Amino acid sequence: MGGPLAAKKPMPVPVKKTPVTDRRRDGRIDVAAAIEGEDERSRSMASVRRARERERRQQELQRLRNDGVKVVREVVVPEAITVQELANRMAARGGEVVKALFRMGVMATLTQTIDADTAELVVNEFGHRVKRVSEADVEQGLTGTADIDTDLQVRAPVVTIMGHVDHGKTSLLDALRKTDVAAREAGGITQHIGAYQVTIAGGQKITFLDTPGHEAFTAMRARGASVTDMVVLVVAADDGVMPQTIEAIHHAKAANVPLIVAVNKIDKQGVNLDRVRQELLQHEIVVESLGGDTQEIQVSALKGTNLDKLQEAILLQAEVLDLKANPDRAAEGTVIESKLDKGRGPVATVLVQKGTLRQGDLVVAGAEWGRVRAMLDDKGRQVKEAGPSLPVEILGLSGVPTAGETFVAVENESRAREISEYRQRVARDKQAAAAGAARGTLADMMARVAAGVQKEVAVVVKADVQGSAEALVVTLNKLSRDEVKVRVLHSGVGQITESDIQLAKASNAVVVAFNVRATTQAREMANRDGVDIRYYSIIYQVSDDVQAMVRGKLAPIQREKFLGYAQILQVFEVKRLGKIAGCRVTEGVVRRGCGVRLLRDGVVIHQGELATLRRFKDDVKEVTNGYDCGMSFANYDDIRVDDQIECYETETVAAV
Ligand SMILES: Nc1nc2c(ncn2[C@@H]2O[C@H](COP(=O)(O)OP(=O)(O)OP(=O)(O)O)[C@@H](O)[C@H]2O)c(=O)[nH]1
Repeated sequence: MGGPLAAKKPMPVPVKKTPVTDRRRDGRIDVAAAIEGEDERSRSMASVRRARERERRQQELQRLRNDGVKVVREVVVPEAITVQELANRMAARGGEVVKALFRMGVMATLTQTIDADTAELVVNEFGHRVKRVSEADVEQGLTGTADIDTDLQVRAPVVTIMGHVDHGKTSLLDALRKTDVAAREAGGITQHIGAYQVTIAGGQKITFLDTPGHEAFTAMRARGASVTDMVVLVVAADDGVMPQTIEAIHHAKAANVPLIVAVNKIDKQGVNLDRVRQELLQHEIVVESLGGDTQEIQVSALKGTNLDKLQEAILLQAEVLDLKANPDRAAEGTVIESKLDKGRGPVATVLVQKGTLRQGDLVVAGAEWGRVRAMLDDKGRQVKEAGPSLPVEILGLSGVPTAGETFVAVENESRAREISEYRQRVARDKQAAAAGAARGTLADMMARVAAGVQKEVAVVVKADVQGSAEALVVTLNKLSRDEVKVRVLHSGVGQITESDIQLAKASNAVVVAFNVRATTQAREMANRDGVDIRYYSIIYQVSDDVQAMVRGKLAPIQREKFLGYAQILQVFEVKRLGKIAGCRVTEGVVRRGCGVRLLRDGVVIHQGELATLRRFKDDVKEVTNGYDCGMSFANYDDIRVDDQIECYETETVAAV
């Protein structure tokens, strides 16, 4: 019996596992010890379970990680960003970003800058959300337009005046400038900086872009239309709608900018306003009196009639447009004009469009950057800050930015450098792409154009001011025909340098020099390499010449032959003769009766004829290199020490 009973004893199974110590020597089991052993066993099993659970959780976490379940960030992407910075913003490793770029076919190191589009692809690849913002927003740490919009304040409208040649744009701009009550307080001294702001009697302000009016300056007008809020279309009442009026209408329409018609010269006898309205109607400009919504104001720029009404119309239009900007943020805007000034270095007129620009701010304008050393308004006054819609001239940039490019105030130098380097790279790439196509020599080119083989005339344009450079580019581009295109490889401001010649040589281009000269090295290089530099001071002559090239045949042309250079060492005042320049001939020869150009920093200040050429008190025929002489110009005497005089003769060159 004992056997079965014994079998029913509690815990038969654990007995087997009970350690020897749990057994009595007599072979019977100690129950207390067995219970104790049970506790220990269950404890160890629980810890195993816990360890297993821990492991399971860890595996799950890893699996989740591997599945990419992670924090989705909103990554702020500016116009340009370094790979490292992008990685930081995504909280990712730099190497991973480099790898991702590599997979996308972009070879970039951590310090290299990539554009916003590439950055956006990377951000998407990493599963984050992209937020594209402007530089200023990033620098201010702003995260969305909502933040920017909270502090919007009314800003002055920016107006461009357009119209046909001689319809009175300049007269109207001048007349409007005179209505400025602020200028009167400042003593009425105004300076041309490419734009000006008037404060009218009620204290309201209007900004006018002071763009030139000739047809060839279409580019300036087009650029004006892109920063401008509205266009005042000047139509002379006695002349009506003309080709450039139509062009202006097209520009305004293309830029989606509203128009106000200013019918000018109403002081003239027998003008027919209905005719003007009907002509405008033909171009889909329906003025209010014909039931349309385009305001029409009749003015006389000459007599100053109805200028107040025109200003009211502008302000009314501004109200409709609800023009606002936040002045409390880093400044952003557009370069209106730019030049290299002898005493002041690079000077740019900028129109602030958002935020407030302050003296001392770090700005990137185009590919140039620098700290704003000084700011001047259109009255020539120093200003410490400039808010939205105010045009100011800024000093302190590293170089001359291109008109029409944007500027932005940034927080630190490294950011400024980053944006500037990126923009330079983009510009270089563009230039290289443009230069990469055409090859050959000029004579070959002309022959090939004539034979119908060459399909392109390449040109490098250098001009004294940005406005002229742009105007030339537009003029030249217009000369393209179906069979032969005109391609402007490069356009810039300032003297012709060796790099311009290099570019022209590589692409078999002609260098068009508009009111500028070549440096000595560039001239030598051009002679050596057979690059043709053509000097001009009138736009239509450029277009005539290039048009002839497009036809593959240059008419016999008056070509200049360079004679020599003289440096002005002293300036004397002589009775009856006016100012005489005491010079030393520094290169070549100077001849009596030759053509002369007065150059200041490689820019042509005056072009004319030599009136007198003397050595000591005697009139002489010519003076050669190394000798001193006295020179005076016919009908011109704004000469200064250090100016250079270029002497040339004109000769007729046979057709190519
Ligand atoms: N009678 C009259 N003549 C005017 C008026 N406004 C301008 N003019 C004259 O028209 C001519 C051309 O005027 P501008 O102001 O130079 O014309 P513009 O459109 O700026 O010309 P470009 O700069 O050459 O395109 C000048 O002789 C002016 O004196 C006006 O209201 N009445």
